Amino acid sequence: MSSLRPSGTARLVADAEPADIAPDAIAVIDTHDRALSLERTALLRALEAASAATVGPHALMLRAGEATAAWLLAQLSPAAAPGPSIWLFAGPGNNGGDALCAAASLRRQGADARVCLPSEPTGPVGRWALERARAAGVPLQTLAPTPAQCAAAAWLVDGLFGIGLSRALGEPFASLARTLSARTAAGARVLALDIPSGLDADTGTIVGGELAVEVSHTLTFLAAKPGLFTGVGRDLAGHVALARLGVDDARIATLRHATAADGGVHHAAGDSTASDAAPTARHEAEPEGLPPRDEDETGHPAALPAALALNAPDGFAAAFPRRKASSNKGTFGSVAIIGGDTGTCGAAILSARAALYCGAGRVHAALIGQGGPAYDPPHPEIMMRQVDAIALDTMDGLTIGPGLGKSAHAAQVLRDVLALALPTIIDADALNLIAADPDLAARVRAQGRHLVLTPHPGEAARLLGVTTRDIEADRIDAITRLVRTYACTVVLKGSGTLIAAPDGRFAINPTGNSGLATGGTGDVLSGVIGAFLAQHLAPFDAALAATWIHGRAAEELAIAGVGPAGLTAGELAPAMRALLNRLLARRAGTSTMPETQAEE
Ligand SMILES: NC(=O)C1=CN([C@@H]2O[C@H](COP(=O)(O)OP(=O)(O)OC[C@H]3O[C@@H](n4cnc5c(N)ncnc54)[C@H](O)[C@@H]3O)[C@@H](O)[C@H]2O)[C@@H](O)CC1
Ligand SMILES: Nc1ncnc2c1ncn2[C@@H]1O[C@H](COP(=O)(O)OP(=O)(O)O)[C@@H](O)[C@H]1O
Ligand SMILES: [K+]
Repeated sequence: MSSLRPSGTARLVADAEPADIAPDAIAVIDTHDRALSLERTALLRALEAASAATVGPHALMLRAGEATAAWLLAQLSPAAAPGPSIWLFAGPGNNGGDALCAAASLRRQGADARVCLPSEPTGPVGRWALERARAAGVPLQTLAPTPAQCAAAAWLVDGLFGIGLSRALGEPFASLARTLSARTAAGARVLALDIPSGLDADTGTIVGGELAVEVSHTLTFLAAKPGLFTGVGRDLAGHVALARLGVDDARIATLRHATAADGGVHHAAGDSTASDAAPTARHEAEPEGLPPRDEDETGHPAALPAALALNAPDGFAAAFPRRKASSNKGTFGSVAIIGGDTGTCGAAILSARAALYCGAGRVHAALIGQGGPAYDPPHPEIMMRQVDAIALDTMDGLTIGPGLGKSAHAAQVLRDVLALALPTIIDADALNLIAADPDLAARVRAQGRHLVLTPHPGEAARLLGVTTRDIEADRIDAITRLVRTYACTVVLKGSGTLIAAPDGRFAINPTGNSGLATGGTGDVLSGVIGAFLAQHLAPFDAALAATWIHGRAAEELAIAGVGPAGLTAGELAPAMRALLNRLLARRAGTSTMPETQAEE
């Protein structure tokens, strides 16, 4: 086993000691059901620079280390004595510095913290952290712990790379990354510091496309990051907690303003401190067919989202109409689900049932095809007719797309619907029709403020004339382009569904699971958005509420054993109804549910 010799180059900094740290600077909050803001690398870099100028360059790293140590100690059973080991894997940059500070703190507090540090820290703050670890008596080694040591550890900690990773993980870090992921897959507890190494914090993709660490928990610093909640980020990051390190929202808001004014956040990301100045994998992998990232199809700079946030009930619950005793069915609006070509009327029925369960006053199924059923036997409440027999102009909200098909008749109905200028959600084949017809696309743009588009990545690719891979390579960039191109609220579906509006509001939905990866769940979502539009929610609010409730319903069903395997789309509607009513009761202060259920 080799060891690292003291370098003698670093010096302990007397004005940055744990005793100086206020408790709120190392407090950790859970990200569950909080409408937290999501910040990208350029802003985090600006924050780092601003903090370095005020509290000194070591203070944030020290806080990150103390927050990590406190969090880990809180997870360990106090009965376990002598404490089982905690192995921290430290990389060459400041993420490794965080791990070294955490190890020093753990050791000082009596825990058996050990560090694997394959190479010396490259920067002065990292070297300072190494000295702290040595001074605290932390055992350090360049080699990986043995499989037996890994298996015996209470926690493994991924402090290899954070937001400074500038190219694909190579050796020796790649092997360490595989070791950490294998332990996670085996059910061990593995904590990523800031982000799982290899994950792109801005996009939720893997830097270089191949290898990233998969962990059970992530403790992220300063602010939550979009890449933790969309794309492959959700799978890699596990349960995410946040340590703000004493930086408050007001400071972030001021910097966000300055960073945006400085030319947007995407391009400056990732490489500002990389001494080797390698281009980031994101920049190398610029997809063919898309205009350059900072321009849209018209050559204008792509408007980047003004404010990203996690989607949570606090952001939308107040938008629902009150259910007063004096309500009548007109109060909660009429919605028509337009679709159901011959052979695909099941999609329209699923969508209509979901609208019924989510509170619309009257639900119509407006079928395109011939020979459909006269009514839905389990739900005769749904008024089912040929589309031409329904007065669509009397509706409060419309859903068009489920099972619609791409016939000339379908295209004409879509054209007529757009002419009504009613609140409308456009899904499935209606999106494919728009992608194929510039005239329809122009009509969408003209009506944008009333509309919600709900593409899955394949439909999004058709709408932008690119490939599905291009969409998934940077989902935030893709939805930004969709919103600019079609001037309406867009829901880009998938794990970590994105919701964005033309005014710059932008959310990532953290609910949902693989149970939703089954036919018909998109039809359910479109029906519920239609129902919420009919209840007079604005398009963005309707999209936020529907995606959150849809995903949480799938999670609750999975807990009850109804999924993720074998969850059927039709089972979502009653679960969504229960969730909606809990939200409404909580808002009205009339909840009689047990606290654990009522506290969404
Ligand atoms: N941004 C902030 O304000 C804070 C940052 N902190 C930590 O610092 C991290 C960022 O630190 P750094 O900018 O040093 O970045 P990282 O620690 O992520 O690593 C960057 C270092 O690794 C090298 N590198 C990049 N890609 C590599 C690869 N594939 N193989 C080998 N070497 C590679 C770079 O040249 C650089 O030396 C954050 O993620 C966080 O953990 C914390 O200390 C708290 C505050
Ligand atoms: N792995 C997953 N995790 C979370 N949500 C998912 C996952 N897979 C699919 N979904 C969600 O399920 C729905 C599927 O919609 P869509 O692809 O249009 O299906 P369909 O056309 O069969 O109705 C979307 O809301 C999507 O976000
Ligand atoms: K990490």
